[in-house]
Amino acid sequence: MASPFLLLLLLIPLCLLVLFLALSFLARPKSVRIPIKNRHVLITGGSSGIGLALAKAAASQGAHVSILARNAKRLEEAREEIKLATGHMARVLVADVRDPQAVAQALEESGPVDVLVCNQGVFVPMELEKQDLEEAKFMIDVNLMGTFHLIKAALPGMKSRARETGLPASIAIMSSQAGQVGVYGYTAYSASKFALRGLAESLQQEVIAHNIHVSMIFPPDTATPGLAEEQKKRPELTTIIAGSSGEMKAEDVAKKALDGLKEGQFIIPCNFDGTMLAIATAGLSPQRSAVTALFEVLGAGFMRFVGIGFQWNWYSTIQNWHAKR
Ligand SMILES: NC(=O)C1=CN([C@@H]2O[C@H](COP(=O)(O)OP(=O)(O)OC[C@H]3O[C@@H](n4cnc5c(N)ncnc54)[C@H](OP(=O)(O)O)[C@@H]3O)[C@@H](O)[C@H]2O)C=CC1
Ligand SMILES: CCCCCCCCCCCCCCCC(=O)[C@@H](N)CO
Repeated sequence: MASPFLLLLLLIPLCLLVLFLALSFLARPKSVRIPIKNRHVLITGGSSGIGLALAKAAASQGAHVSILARNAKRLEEAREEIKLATGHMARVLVADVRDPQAVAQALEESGPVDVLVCNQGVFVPMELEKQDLEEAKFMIDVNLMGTFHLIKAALPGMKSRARETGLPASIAIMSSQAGQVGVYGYTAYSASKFALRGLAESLQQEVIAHNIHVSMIFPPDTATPGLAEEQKKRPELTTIIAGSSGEMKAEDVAKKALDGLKEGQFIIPCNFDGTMLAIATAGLSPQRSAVTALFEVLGAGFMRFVGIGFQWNWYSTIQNWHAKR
């Protein structure tokens, strides 16, 4: 006769199995694989940092790559770099994402897109009280409105292309860990990145019937020319709090992003802290993977506890910082 203790021990894996089966049945949208070989991948901000690393990674996997940015000279240099690294001649598109006409024209020039990566972004950290409102508006315009302009311009072509080829298309949006949690010195930047999540969650429901799949990427601090610029003027507390998640290389972020995009992951974390953050902030976001869903369901309470611990640490740091002054 088995002891009640043994029976209880058997019950745990059984419960997990039932939960997993339920999640496999429930998880939506359904899982998908998005090929990029021989497909048109357009990457904004593709002349520098994460965007350039993404362009190289996509080109090396056989994608036809277009890169879009403002500065024509830097775009040409990036094109040379991509050619040297992969042998692929990327198409170069000059446009400011803040200008909807310029964006529409660039997309006309490039032809229909299979994978749109809205990666362009600007970040000027500063306490709200000290920050010029023009600077805050600049971040909202480039990071948020720019993404609206890109999607508006690309969507009709993406829809018909997905219909004609029968292949799933993708819209990937570059957020930041500062788009999952507020960080001292990032009032405007965080606002622009959090806003992208509302856009992405709603958009996914609108485009799913057209076989278009939305992804969001959430990198920590990443070594790029943009970060080097930012670090010159970043408040000390911003650096400390952002340092809670380790810095990454642009190539590693690009690899995570591309792998996640090809699997149709809605939320793409880039490092271990990012995975914890994704579980802690899962909310009501779409989830294709039953395995990740299981971690989210089981981890919710505990990750909230860890999150409270992080806030304790950050508020203590802020308090000590003020006490020193
Ligand atoms: N580096 C980091 O620590 C992190 C970055 N991110 C996000 O990743 C993305 C890329 O960052 P990163 O590689 O560091 O940035 P970089 O500053 O190195 O590169 C930014 C790219 O965006 C382009 N760009 C900027 N403004 C516009 C505009 N108005 N219209 C069109 N293109 C524009 C730039 O080209 P040009 O100036 O010629 O227009 C450049 O190609 C951003 O969205 C950023 O918020 C997220 C988390 C961490
Ligand atoms: C519950 C578990 C928590 C896990 C750890 C959480 C750590 C959060 C750190 C936030 C870092 C924000 C970096 C923003 C980088 C960025 O976007 C700028 N460099 C501008 O480009």
